[in-house]
Amino acid sequence: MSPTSLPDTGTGSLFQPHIIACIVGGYAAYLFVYRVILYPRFFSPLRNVPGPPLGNPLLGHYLTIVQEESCIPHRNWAKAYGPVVRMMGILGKERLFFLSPDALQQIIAKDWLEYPRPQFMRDVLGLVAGYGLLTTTGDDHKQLRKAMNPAFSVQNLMAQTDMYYEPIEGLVEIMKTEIKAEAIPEAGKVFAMYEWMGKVTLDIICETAFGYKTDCLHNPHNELAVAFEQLLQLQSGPNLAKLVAILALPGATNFSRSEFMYRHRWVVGKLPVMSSFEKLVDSLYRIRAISREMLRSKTADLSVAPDDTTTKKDIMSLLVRARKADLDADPTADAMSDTAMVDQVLTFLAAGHETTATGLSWTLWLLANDPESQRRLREEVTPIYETNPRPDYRTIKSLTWLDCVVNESLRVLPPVPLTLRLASKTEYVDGVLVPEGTVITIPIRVINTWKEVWGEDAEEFHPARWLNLPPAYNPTFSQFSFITGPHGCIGKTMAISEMKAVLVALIANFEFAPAYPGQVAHPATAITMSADFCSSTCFPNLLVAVAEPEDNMPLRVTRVARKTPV
Ligand code: HEM
Repeated sequence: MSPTSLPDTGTGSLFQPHIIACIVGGYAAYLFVYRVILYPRFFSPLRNVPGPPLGNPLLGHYLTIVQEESCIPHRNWAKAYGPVVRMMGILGKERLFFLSPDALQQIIAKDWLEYPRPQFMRDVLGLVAGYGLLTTTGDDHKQLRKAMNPAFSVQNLMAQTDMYYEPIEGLVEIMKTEIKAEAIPEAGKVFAMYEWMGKVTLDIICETAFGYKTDCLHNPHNELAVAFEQLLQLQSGPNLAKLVAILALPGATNFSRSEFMYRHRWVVGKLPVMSSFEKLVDSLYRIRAISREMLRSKTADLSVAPDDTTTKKDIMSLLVRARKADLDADPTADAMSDTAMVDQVLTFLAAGHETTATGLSWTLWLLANDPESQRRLREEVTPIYETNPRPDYRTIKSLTWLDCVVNESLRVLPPVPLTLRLASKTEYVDGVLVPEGTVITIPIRVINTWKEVWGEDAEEFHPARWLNLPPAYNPTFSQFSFITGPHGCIGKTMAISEMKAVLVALIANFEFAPAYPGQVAHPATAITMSADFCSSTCFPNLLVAVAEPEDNMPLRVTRVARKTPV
């Protein structure tokens, strides 16, 4: 027999393309059938945890979650299945949520190091909001938080309160002027309140974080405001979905921050699918460039204005001063770099602007639909405003009904309705063995409106309930809008006093009503960050949603007849 006619022994033939394709395909099919169909149904340790039927094998409950109003599916599931619920993510990935204070305490506070924010969430947050408190964990986070805490001390907030008033007065004047220009001024005017709340809170946060006057209330073309606006527009559904898919590529988040990427962004933008990526790179570059310039001028300023009582109280100035003090004491100290400092301030800008604007818009909406609560608030704030249209921190804090209104609004319609954590080790939570790698949803809106705590009217807006709290109320876990623990919102006190200062001026000057009869408002599922880990691949999924009003919240605003002009 010639060598060419030897029978095939089989070893070489395994590497033929069609056999390789069969093996790979077979393995993929096995993985698919096992991971997506069999595992969650028959093998998962979570298979007996109550929850809705497993749903679509490919998408799980993803579509239900993103198509409905934020956190409403979770609320319905909690009503049907109780305080521990299993849901399905994409491709058979299981998710859990817990409502009991003990479980939340374990995940968010006691064992917080074992339940960090998922990595992809941190990557995207880092890109958009800077690598700072939102992205670090463990010792790095502890150190950073320690460095940032003085900027959010009550003492500093008291000093900052005055910075709110220029933008607030600007807003009041604009609204008065526009109402006056109407054909029938007495009938008032419809304002897109979310848009105006966005402007006033951007002006305030830029002033308090950077000591920088954007004045986007009067100047919508301000460079920082325009760049920020562009960045926010990218957070809407289709744009975000594209961005998440692009940013999920390995190295994409770092690459998009690079000078090379900025210079060549127009090339990338030529691809239709990449246009939002080009805008992202562009707006981030511009925001960072402005921030660096501000830092540079502040660092130069320090040499001439070192005295704490006369110097600026904005967060960046505080950080620059703290760094200088550290370096003066020990020139070899490991001080924060310029890039790190810019990142911290950007974090505050990103985390503090839209959230506060959303909280204010929902409060005005709820008051517009509850004329009696609005009247009572006006009765409380008007004498304060007439005595001093710039009330200080303590005066604002002492207003009881205002406190009830703000607490109740943030409870019923929390600006951040949910967030996520990842179990980094297998551990029991509330009697459930949670496997390592499970994504845990923290459904803030469900926790805030849990009937077991708040009673049958838990989902309704009744500010008076804060005057007589229910017996099951837990001060840490029953109103979870800022969560708690080491990752709890560092800007909580600032956000509340800012909201209150804006409300005092608005309610003392104007009456708010729905824009048209039968108006219904929907919190959009405006996904701020989105992704889920599935083995080594990322899939779009819900991470942190800011529940902003879908339609910019039109409200009819009329002037309040005033006895004493202010
Ligand atoms: C009504 C307004 C606000 C609401 C409802 C809110 C809510 C939240 C929530 C729920 C978290 C936790 C997110 C998570 O762990 O996944 C958080 C974290 C954070 N917030 Fe706020 N926030 C508001 C305003 C602000 C303001 C004004 C600032 C700063 C100026 C701010 C800065 C931050 C920062 C830096 C974090 C990360 C904290 C950490 O991980 O150490 N927030 N916020």
